[in-house]
Amino acid sequence: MELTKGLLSRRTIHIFKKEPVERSIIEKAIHCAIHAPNHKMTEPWHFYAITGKTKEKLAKRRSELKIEKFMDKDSERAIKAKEQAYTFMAELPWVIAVTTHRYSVDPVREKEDFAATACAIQNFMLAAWNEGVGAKWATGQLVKDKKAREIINPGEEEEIIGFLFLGYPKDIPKIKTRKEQDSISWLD
Ligand SMILES: Cc1cc2nc3c(=O)[nH]c(=O)nc-3n(C[C@H](O)[C@H](O)[C@H](O)COP(=O)(O)O)c2cc1C
Repeated sequence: MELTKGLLSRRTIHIFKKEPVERSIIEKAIHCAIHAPNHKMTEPWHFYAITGKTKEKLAKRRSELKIEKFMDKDSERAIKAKEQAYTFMAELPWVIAVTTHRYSVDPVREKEDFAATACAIQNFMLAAWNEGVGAKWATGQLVKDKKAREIINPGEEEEIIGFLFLGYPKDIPKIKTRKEQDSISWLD
């Protein structure tokens, strides 16, 4: 896929097919991800490619977090939402947790590293998209959750900055138009 065509057609995918995604596609996407720009070659990112039993554990935790939001946890609505939260993740071919290295003694470097990891995530999503694989970059409760962190077990200085839900898209949302005029000032 031509580069600009790929990046303009990429969409955040919310509904995925159950169809498996080959590990080689994940490897290729990570290879592209780690070629993102990063100041002083700190390579601050780490990708946890999650499938199988670990994904199941994470899906279970996701469903527990979902039900915590309900006042009446025994209501039909709450139970259904809990089940859906589990099933959605359990049926995904892959979940990728992305961490960035925290370097809190130097706030400038910490910001730069965060920016570099965000670039790496975009590279990852575009490389996957090139293979027809869609992704959703999700933040939310799971990112900060202690129990989810225990399941993934990243290093002490790693911060989880997102989960990428991954699979072949069942539906590709329409483009959300951007405010082009407001995004640029030409200085001559
Ligand atoms: C840092 C970051 C966090 C995001 N978190 C979520 C999320 O938790 N849930 C979600 O549905 N989308 C999330 N998104 C995706 C955005 O909602 C999406 O990129 C935006 O609506 C534009 O749509 P597009 O990606 O299809 O162009 C996130 C995107 C970024 C960059």
